[in-house]
Amino acid sequence: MTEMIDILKKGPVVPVIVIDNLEDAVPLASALVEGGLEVLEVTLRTPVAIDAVKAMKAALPDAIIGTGTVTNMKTLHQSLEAGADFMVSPGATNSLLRDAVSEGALLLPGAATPSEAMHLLEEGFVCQKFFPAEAAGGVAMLKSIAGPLPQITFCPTGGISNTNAANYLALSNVACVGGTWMLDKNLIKQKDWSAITELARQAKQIVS
Ligand SMILES: O=C(O)C(=O)C[C@H](O)[C@H](O)COP(=O)(O)O
Repeated sequence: MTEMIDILKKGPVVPVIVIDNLEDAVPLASALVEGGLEVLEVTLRTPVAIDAVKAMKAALPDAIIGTGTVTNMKTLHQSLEAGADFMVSPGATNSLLRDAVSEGALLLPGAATPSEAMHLLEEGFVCQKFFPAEAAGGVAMLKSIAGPLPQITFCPTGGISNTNAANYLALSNVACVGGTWMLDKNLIKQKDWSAITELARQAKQIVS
């Protein structure tokens, strides 16, 4: 069975996608995969998001497609029905954590403090999203958490870009980073998919 850690390591840069137009879903995902980013997160913030996940899964069977903004059981179940490979939450509630476990869903719950991280650990979640990364203390905060809680692996997200991604990825407790910096809104509007592939390639280069 695939574990959350395997997905994070495969990233290790995860585009956090917001799909406004369903027709953009497959070309955008294909452009990112072509640029070397094969783990994608589609946020459930728009009405077409679930259909976008289904379309991406059908068109790109080898890509790992997850859902983001999974904040409750309803969106967790919608994600599972759509065939999402993993689910990401900006935070966590007890009911969401326990539902994920009982459904066998691969959930990456969010934490921003040592207490939140310890609570997730207690519920069995060793992989966590560190959100909002830059606002919550960034690299210095994660480095401090690695001292007492080295068993947690994080995917920091929020305020990450080409300029600071490498600093996060160099930390012992970081397996991947998430972000929107390679998803230039104007390029998506213009449907300039080759330019998106180039941005994905640049993002991938940070880690290679
Ligand atoms: O939708 C969610 O579930 C989130 O947690 C929010 C995302 O992680 C941020 O939108 C990342 O955005 P940037 O700071 O632009 O990289």
